[in-house]
Amino acid sequence: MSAIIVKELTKKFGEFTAVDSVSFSVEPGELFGLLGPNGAGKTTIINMLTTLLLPTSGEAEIAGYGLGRDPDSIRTNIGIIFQDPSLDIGLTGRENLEFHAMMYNIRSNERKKRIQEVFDVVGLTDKAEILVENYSGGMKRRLEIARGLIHYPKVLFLDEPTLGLDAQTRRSIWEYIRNLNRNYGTCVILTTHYMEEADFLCDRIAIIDHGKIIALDTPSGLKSRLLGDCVSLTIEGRIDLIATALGEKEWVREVIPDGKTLDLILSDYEKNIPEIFQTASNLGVRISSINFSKPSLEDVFIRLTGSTIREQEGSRKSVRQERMRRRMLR
Ligand SMILES: Nc1ncnc2c1ncn2[C@@H]1O[C@H](COP(=O)(O)OP(=O)(O)OP(=O)(O)O)[C@@H](O)[C@H]1O
Repeated sequence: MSAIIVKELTKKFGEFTAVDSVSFSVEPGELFGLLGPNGAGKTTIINMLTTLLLPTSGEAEIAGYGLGRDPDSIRTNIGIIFQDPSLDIGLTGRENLEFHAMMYNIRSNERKKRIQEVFDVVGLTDKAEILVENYSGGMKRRLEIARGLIHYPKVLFLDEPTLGLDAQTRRSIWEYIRNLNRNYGTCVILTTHYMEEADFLCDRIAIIDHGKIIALDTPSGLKSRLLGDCVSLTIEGRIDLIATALGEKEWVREVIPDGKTLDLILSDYEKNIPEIFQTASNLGVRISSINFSKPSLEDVFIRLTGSTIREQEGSRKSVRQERMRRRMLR
């Protein structure tokens, strides 16, 4: 049985369609990522699947329970870690977990055992008695993850688990998420707009843009199915001439000029490199440097949407402002 089945899920806010007929399924034990720029619709999908928001149309089943039919059973079988911190900073780490475990009616003896267990998973055992207001950002995030695990959820939802954390802390959170997925076999659905995060953590990734899934596959499947090799040339001379000439070669799939740099996506890099130099020489254009790289998820995103995830986010600044306004109104 799949942990999650989503069929044509749609959410409209007035005339605006935030989630547009999204369908996917996630297997038990899978680490599944929803990747997309700010405002793509990731949080809205999570909010619907966690029963916090009613869909406009479509269906979903979470841990075997139908959305809209059995919200209480869904809630007892999932864990949620929101973007906005929701810990009580006036309590210690242990008190936060105690309180949460009591809300799930976990008995005293069992509670002690589980709290110790989840503290171990996130590496906070020695900080259990400290007030949360004295925790660092990364420690708070880890405590939230521990809290989300206390009732042994079948599915754990993580909305932007490392948002705003520094690179080192982000790495350590990634390790904890991986460990809990391995040790507990918990199915994890996470949203992120960090490409590296999705690439590192996820078994499969759905790339979301403007409320739609525009691609869904394993990280390596996405990269190899959509792209060839990436070659970046620094050009001295008429970049437009060489861009046009190389664009006509049947082994070149994409040509992306950017200032003095020309990025090529092509098949069979080793075989075709001499022809790149020959073409440049024929046109009187000098190639001053050449770099070869494996395709990244960022390249996949550019290929699919025509811009980088950051550019998309930039063009959706108003979305962020709207989100902040909504948060302030909460
Ligand atoms: N309650 C609401 N009322 C009106 N519009 C909303 C509401 N909630 C979300 N939206 C809009 O729906 C779209 C998707 O928002 P959502 O928060 O799901 O995006 P996201 O991909 O999670 O972005 P982020 O990475 O910033 O969390 C945005 O345009 C947002 O402004």
